[in-house]
Parts: sequence; C-alpha cells; structure tokens
Amino acid sequence: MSLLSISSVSKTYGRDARALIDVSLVVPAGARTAIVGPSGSGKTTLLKLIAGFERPDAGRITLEGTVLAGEGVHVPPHKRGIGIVSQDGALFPHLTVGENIGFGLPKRQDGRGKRIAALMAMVELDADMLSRRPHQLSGGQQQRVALARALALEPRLMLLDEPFSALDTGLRDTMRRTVSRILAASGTTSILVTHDQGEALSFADHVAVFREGRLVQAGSPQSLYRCPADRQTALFLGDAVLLDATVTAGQAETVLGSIPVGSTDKASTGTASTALVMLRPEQLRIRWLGLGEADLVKGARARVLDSEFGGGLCRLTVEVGEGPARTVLDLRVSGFDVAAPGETVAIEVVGQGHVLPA
Ligand SMILES: Nc1ncnc2c1ncn2[C@@H]1O[C@H](COP(=O)(O)OP(=O)(O)OP(=O)(O)O)[C@@H](O)[C@H]1O
Repeated sequence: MSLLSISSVSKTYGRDARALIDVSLVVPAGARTAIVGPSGSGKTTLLKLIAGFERPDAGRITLEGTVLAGEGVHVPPHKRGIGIVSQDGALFPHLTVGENIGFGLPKRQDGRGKRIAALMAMVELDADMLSRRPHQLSGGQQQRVALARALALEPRLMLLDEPFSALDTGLRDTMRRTVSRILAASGTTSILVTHDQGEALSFADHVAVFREGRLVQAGSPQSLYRCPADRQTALFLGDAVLLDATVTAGQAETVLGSIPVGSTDKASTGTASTALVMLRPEQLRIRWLGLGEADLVKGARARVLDSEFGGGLCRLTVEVGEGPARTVLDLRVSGFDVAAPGETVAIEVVGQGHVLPA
C-alpha cells in the first residue's frame, strides 16, 4: 500500500530556476525510501514540498489518500503529521535532553516521563543523559535526541534531511544502521534525503535517483545497482566497467569475451546491434598469471599498465584487446593479488552484464 503519493509535481523558483520537473513517486507504507542525487538535483525542494514549507506549482501530493498540496489545497506543515530530522538535529539548546524529546508531548500527560524514557531507550541513549543539554552530547547523541523527539509525535511519515552528513565516517555508518533499525522496528515510513549513494543503497529498501530536477529511476537498491537506467546513473551509483559490445539474443560479445546479458529490447532481438554493456567491478575475477599456470587459467588476457596499492582494495589499470578493440579498464583487486605494470592478468566475468541505452 502506498502512504505518500507524489503526482506530476513541478516547482520553479523565481522565473526560471526549475528545481523539480514533473515528478511522480510513490512511497510504500512502512518502507524506508532514499532520495538520492547530486547537488542541485531537487532533493531538498521535494522534501520541502512534502513537509509543506514550499508549495508546488503543479501536481499533487497525498498522504494516506488525503491531499496535502495541489488542487488549491495547502495543509500547513504542523497539521501534516510529518516528523523531520534535519542535518544539524536542530535541538533547542536551552532545553535538556528530556525536555527536547518531550517538547511536542502534552505537558501534563500521564506517563509522560515513562514515554520519554522509552523513547530514549528506543534510540539507545543512556537514561543518565536525561538532564544534559545538547552541547554536552556528541554529534551522534544529538542526532538520536532529534530522532526521539520526532518519533515522540508518532508521525505518519518521517523525513530525514541528510541527518548523518555532519558526523564523521565511522559514526556515520553506525548511526545509519541504528536509525535504519529503529525505523524498521517502529514501522515508521521514512524518506531519507542524501547525496551519498552508498548511504542511500544501504539505508533504504526503496531508492529514487534524481538528476536536474527529474526522477531518473526508482526501485530496490539491488535493481538500481545492477540495472541502472543509463550510463550517468550507473556511474553515480558506484564504480562501473563499461564495454562496447555487439549484442545478439541474450549474449554480448566484448573484449572480455562473450557475456550473458539480462533481457532488454536490444538483448532479446535476433539481430546483432552495438551497445554499451555495464559490469560492476565485483563481477570481474582477476588472476595474476605469474605462477607458471597460465594455460590453466580461464578468462581474457590483459596487460597491466598501472597498479596502485591501497591495502584491502587496490586499483589496477589494464589494457585488453588490440587495434581498434583496445580497451583500457580500471579494476579493483585485493592487496594480495596486485600485479605489477607489464605483467599479465586473466579476467573472468561472473554473472550477467547489463545493456545500457545508447
Ligand atoms: N529558494 C530558492 N530560490 C531559487 N532557487 C532555488 C531555491 N532553492 C533551490 N533553488 C534551486 O533549485 C535547484 C534544486 O535545489 P535543491 O536545494 O532542491 O537541490 P538539492 O538536490 O537538495 O541540492 P543539495 O544536495 O546541494 O542540497 C537548484 O538549482 C537550486 O539552485
């Protein structure tokens, strides 16, 4: 069932700053959705329209079937039942942790203290932090307070506006996992806005990719990563190996040999056509041929042009094919398999390739 429905929404600032162009998106109930895209792609604008801080020029936004915006309606932000956690947490600096979390709860409500304690436990904050003020907390703890304050109101929808971006890398990953777990456990439908594709893919069970004000693709993280809509999306979502290919009936002929490709218009026809085939680096099994067993190793041969040691993850630049077919590829290998420039490696492809539109 869909909770939030965005239909043909457009927004232009001033005369010609087109921030969103004809965007339609359905957010399933109970799911964690990530809106991801480069800077200026319209993510924050969409969040503002959902929250009610901005009005769409065209289109409609509904929550549980009720129109929030569009068709002459504009429900004010505080009446939408939507919780927001922003980048800096936006806590009230003069209030304690307990007062911040209980801010929206009725002052004389029975069991108010118990509810605040339960919320603190839910976001994994120690009970003895109750009387601290925000400046006595770490960045991650402040974000937990902000999340607890938003959860206290039992929102129908939770908006998370780059909530992890001010945290340093290690804490960021931990917080992302914690918040994802808390939202899943409480069954809260949520939308995370981020420009970090890794964060989007690992946080959400539904991802929407934006570019230049348009929704480019939406789907599960796995489907987007494996079958991106176009070359730009492929490269935005992660490293990709792109190969020119001739595709006939489910097989692509490339410098790395014949690779099965998923069903697409191009792949299913009996006629050969040229196309660009994408593989993710994890699909390439690379073996160094320095041990005298070269004849036994399967895969296309490639000459190492450059290698960069990086510990667990090293980069290898290789050339495959000759003449007009010569292709230079950037590959990843583990720190135990790095070949030196001038040496030969074998590259074997695992799984299917994905045909990108020309
Ligand atoms: N108040 C405003 N007035 C004029 N133009 C605006 C305004 N707010 C945003 N824009 C423009 O609208 C476009 C989308 O901006 P938006 O902030 O939604 O993008 P974003 O994807 O959230 O970017 P970022 O990741 O940098 O925050 C940009 O070109 C931006 O310059």
